[in-house]
Amino acid sequence: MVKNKKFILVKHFEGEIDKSCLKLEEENVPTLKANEVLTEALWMSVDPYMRPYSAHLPLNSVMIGSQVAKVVESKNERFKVGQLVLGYFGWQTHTVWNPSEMSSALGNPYVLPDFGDLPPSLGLGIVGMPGLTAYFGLLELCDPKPKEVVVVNSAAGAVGSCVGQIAKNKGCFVIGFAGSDKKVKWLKETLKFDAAFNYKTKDVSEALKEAAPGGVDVYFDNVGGEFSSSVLYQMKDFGRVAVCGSISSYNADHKHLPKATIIQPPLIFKQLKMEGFVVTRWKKRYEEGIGQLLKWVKEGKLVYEEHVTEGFEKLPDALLGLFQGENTGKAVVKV
Ligand SMILES: NC(=O)C1=CN([C@@H]2O[C@H](COP(=O)(O)OP(=O)(O)OC[C@H]3O[C@@H](n4cnc5c(N)ncnc54)[C@H](OP(=O)(O)O)[C@@H]3O)[C@@H](O)[C@H]2O)C=CC1
Ligand SMILES: CCCCCCCCC/C=C/C=O
Repeated sequence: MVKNKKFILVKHFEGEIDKSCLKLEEENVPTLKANEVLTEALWMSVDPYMRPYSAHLPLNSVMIGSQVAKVVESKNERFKVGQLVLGYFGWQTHTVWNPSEMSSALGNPYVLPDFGDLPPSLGLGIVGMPGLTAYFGLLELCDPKPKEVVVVNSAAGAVGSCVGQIAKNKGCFVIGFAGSDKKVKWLKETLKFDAAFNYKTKDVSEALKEAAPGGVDVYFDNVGGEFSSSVLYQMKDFGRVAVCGSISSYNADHKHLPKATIIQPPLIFKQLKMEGFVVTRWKKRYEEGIGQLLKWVKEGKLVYEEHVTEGFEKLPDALLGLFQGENTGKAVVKV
């Protein structure tokens, strides 16, 4: 009998990720019925959204998340044994699913395109949801033009590293912020960012005055809070701001959110355009985005890094690691 290992959310997180909120369980995998598919997880994703989104997950549900999985049995002609599939199947090793009954809110499970020699785990990162977030968020909301100054934070992470590289490829002057000197070195030396700073040791406003004395045209925000107030006060007239993430506040109690300097003055007097988004807005264009991102990776125009944690049981540690800045590039778990 095939066994499924799964992590159940037994308590909602309060404050930092607490591993005791997740309980490992095992169960028998049921026999397939007509039209069903059985997949086995190979790679699992850990993402910051899991912290805010899990607050709405009913207790005792399988923890939310995406995975690259292999079809091991199929009674559905659309999915063949051996194919690699990207799906939001949650934190479990084996999933029995009916393609016609899946929720399409996040985008339906799909067969990965041919990655050639590239690892299939990229389907969770630069050629997956984080890459799509960078691609659509930057290009659709910020319309970066050559020579414009683009600022991105959490810049050495999955989304940020892709944003900075797409902006560089568009001919922009790119400034990244990250939380360690090692990450800053990677941004400058490997990803060829024009400037990069460790926000833990360098004041953000001072850094921008040095690197962009004329101001910032585009701000791709992954962090929020006071960091963002500092950047907004350094924007040029008609600057564009994509509000992608607010990781600095995800562990905060929503009744007592941290205070930050008000942002209305620069929004008004610099006539800024600021827009929040969720990547699923473009789910009908995922195929286009994935095709473009994969092409750029194959051409060497997008460089990737992965932070790999070994073992399904280590998923909670890997999730916690995101909030401790452990990862350079995309954090994934090898099952
Ligand atoms: N709107 C959308 O559709 C989407 C939004 N996102 C958002 O994009 C952002 C980046 O996600 P992703 O690339 O997957 O994750 P990352 O790979 O960037 O990993 C998270 C990183 O966040 C940084 N970080 C953690 N805590 C803090 C903090 N308190 N203050 C500042 N930085 C912190 C750490 O880097 P460091 O060492 O630099 O501090 C850490 O490595 C997140 O805010 C996420 O919610 C992601 C996907 C879709
Ligand atoms: C129930 C699973 C939720 C999956 C959400 C996937 C879209 C990511 C949007 C991210 C927003 C902020 O990080």
